[in-house]
Amino acid sequence: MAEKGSESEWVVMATGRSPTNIAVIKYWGKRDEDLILPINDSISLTLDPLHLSATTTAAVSPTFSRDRMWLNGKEIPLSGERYQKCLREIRKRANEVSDEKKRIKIKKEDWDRLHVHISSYNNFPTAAGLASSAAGFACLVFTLAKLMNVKEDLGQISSIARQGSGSACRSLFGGFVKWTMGNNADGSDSLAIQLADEEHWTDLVVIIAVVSSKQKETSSTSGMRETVQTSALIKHRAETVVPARVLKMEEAIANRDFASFAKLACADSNQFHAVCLDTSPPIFYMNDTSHRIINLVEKWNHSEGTPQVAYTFDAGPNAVLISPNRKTAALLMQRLLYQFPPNQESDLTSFVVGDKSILQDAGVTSMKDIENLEPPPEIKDKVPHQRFTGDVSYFICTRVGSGPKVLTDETLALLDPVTGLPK
Ligand SMILES: Nc1ncnc2c1ncn2[C@@H]1O[C@H](COP(=O)(O)OP(=O)(O)OP(=O)(O)O)[C@@H](O)[C@H]1O
Ligand SMILES: C[C@@](O)(CCOP(=O)(O)OP(=O)(O)O)CC(=O)O
Repeated sequence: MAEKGSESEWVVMATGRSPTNIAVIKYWGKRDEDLILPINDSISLTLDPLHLSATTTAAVSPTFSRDRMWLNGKEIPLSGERYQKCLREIRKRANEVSDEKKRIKIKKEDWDRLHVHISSYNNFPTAAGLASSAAGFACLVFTLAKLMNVKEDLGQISSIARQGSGSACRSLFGGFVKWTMGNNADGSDSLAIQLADEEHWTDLVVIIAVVSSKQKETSSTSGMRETVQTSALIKHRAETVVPARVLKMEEAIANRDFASFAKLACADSNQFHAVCLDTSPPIFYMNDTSHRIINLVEKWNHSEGTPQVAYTFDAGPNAVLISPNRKTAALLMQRLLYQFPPNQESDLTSFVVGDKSILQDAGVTSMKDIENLEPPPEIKDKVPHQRFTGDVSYFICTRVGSGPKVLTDETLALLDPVTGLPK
């Protein structure tokens, strides 16, 4: 067993931070529910962890009597199969850990007997359609792998995160990421690979319109199961449409070809929602506000004759809007604020969060500026044009960002280094 001289009351910890991601070619449907193996490849953008990320501290100590986890300060059960799988797979790959200064040595075989405490915090709303599960499971697996000195590469680690939540595997890398569905029955080749890092296409600006922060009615897990069981269109999507789109999307990303990128992303989001509608009973993830956002973008793109903005929607009503540069992002922000102004009681600081400099570029520095916005030219002469006050809860301005990182600053740890309990 691990030793520290004659004492046994030590705690060893690791802290990591992992980003969330947004798919531009969607994962929807599993060929193996147990191992979480998808029916098609998918491609995502990793979002800047500064604005959307999970931070997780994992600790081990001989004084811990069982595995425990806290999420956003509240203890949650670790008994769920997905947590258990991640813990089991990481433990299997654990190696010796020694800290000579602290005179601690944990042997490889000790990990089967030692228990862990895990505390995680999301810097954005959990279970609100902003992919907290992706950031969360990526961070859990990444941080446990650091704590247990796992030597496997990030691709292999991603295939463990995949078993927590499919989309989580794509959060193990920054930039532009592909989850290759793989062929092996054991899922060993169903993992994430980085297509390009976060420095590849730095002009892109991402604006998320948070339409509703309520929990959704149909989880992704059960939604995609029902689609696979009942949709007549999903097979065609997975076998014919997506493989061709994945190749084109890889090319668009490699060439920083925004027009092609935007067309593919919008088409794939719409097809994903079409197969949801083709499910029996049909699944509606978007709402009227989502549809109005699509209209706003489509009208603008059409009037310019070339895509100004791409939109994509996951299993919920929130819109993720991607602009090719800051100038277009500012014009988009004006359009969004014109059509979806905040409620009277909101303030600008909490209505637009993240990279607020986009607001300045849009010439908006006060609530009065939002009131005074002119309708955009493409809708100006078309009556009636309405403003939908309060229909968007808030906006998050962000960008493509980096992959998981170890946080070495001990003050950022979420567990107390002496007790191993949440701070
Ligand atoms: N930081 C975290 N660490 C570990 N698990 C997490 C973390 N954050 C979220 N989860 C897990 O993910 C679940 C939420 O996943 P869910 O799919 O319902 O929402 P979401 O991922 O935020 O939204 P969506 O999948 O629609 O984008 C939580 O109940 C919890 O089990
Ligand atoms: C619409 C999506 O966001 C679906 C994500 O599904 P999850 O990864 O949440 O599902 P499970 O694997 O069952 O946990 C599209 C995507 O992220 O590719």
